[in-house]
Amino acid sequence: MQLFIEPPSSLAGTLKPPGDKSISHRAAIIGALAEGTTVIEGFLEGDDCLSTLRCLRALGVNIEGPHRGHVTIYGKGMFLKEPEDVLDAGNSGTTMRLLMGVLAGQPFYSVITGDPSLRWRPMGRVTRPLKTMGAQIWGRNGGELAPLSIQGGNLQSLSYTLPVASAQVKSSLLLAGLFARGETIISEPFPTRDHSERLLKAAGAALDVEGQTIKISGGRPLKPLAVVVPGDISAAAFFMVAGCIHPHADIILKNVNLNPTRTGIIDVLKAMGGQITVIPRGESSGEPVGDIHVASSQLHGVEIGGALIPRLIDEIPVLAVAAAVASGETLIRDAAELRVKESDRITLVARELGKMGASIQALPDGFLIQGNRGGDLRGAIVDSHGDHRLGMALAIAALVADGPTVIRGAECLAVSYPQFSAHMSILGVKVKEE
Ligand SMILES: O=C(O)C1=C[C@@H](OP(=O)(O)O)[C@@H](O)[C@H](O)C1
Ligand SMILES: C=C(OP(=O)(O)O)C(=O)O
Repeated sequence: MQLFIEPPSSLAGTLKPPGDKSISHRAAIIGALAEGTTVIEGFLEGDDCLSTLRCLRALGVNIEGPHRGHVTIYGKGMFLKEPEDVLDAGNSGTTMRLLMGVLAGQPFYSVITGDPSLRWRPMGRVTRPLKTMGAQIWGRNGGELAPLSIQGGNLQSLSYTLPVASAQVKSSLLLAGLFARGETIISEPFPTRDHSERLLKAAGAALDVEGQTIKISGGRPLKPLAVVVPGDISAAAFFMVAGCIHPHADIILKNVNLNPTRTGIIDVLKAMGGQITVIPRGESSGEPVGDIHVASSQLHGVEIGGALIPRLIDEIPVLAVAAAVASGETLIRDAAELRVKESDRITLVARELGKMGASIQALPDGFLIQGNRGGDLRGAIVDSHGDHRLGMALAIAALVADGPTVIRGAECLAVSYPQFSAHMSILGVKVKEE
């Protein structure tokens, strides 16, 4: 499928972004392990979270839904059923890495794989520490690449400092820690999204957080949850950037998750001169939420790196679009992780935005971008390369191009934001799926 987008003369309206992807995965997995019935509202019906539900069903978990974001999970307690076939995590790194932590604790044999993109993403970062805890794991390239097979059970606790700031690795090891004898201690080099910690605590896990160190003790049963998933700031980010860069824009984004481990994109767009106002609206299932008002802005370049990067890692492709039309230079460093996402996001963001006339240089760990001072990009034929965030970033660039843009391979947008084209239309964009 391809998207055909015409740049609109104005961009205005109110949107409710879809449920948070990270929280949807975690609520389903923790619900599956709980004793009793977990009810989830606002579950993201994107392909990635559907992959998590498919794998949990294959592990014997009875699940109803999703129906309009409503999911009921009949928890099996800590021990699931040996799957009869290979588990398929699709395009979802979160599904594979978090489930590896659960499978490490199960006294049975399982195999997990994914689509061609996922089969090339690094898994040694979870398989190595899980093997240290006692799981037996085999995979291509010495356990580095899926398909991965795993014989779990009998785990020992672990004391481990993450070599990369990764919420997926942290969460995988915390889930494995639920099954280990004694206390598992995980330290992270920079704070990463803490949704697992919040949900595990709510489910009654013996978990303590001290700064960047998390301790979890195994052997305690989990209680079921009632989760209302807040809107995904990583989805909202596309329209935050759209509102800032379009000369006639006024957009309200409702009910967005404002967890401080995720709000780097708001901080950076504001530092670039973005007209962004946040209206806090209390909490949703232990996560801060609010509405975000975005209006046309005169953006200027910034330098970012370090501890900020994990707080906006998935937003960097669309941030590159903002930088491409800002005034001055933007330097993004310390983001080499982008090379091992659904695609090599450094090479491909630079290549595809380059086709639209952006002046963007790929660096080993980021980008150097010369903004065009609010000038038009060029409408072009570009490709998502099967990467949802790249596809949507290009669609946002198309809103300030001098002619129509065609985005090839647009079916992948459903991985995290199935309503993306519909939301573009609500704002007044002429967008056709062909
Ligand atoms: O834990 C999560 O839900 C996620 C963590 C991040 O990945 P890493 O942990 O690999 O940085 C992020 O890029 C991904 O979209 C979702
Ligand atoms: C990297 C992403 O997801 P995952 O790692 O779960 O595939 C993403 O959604 O941008």
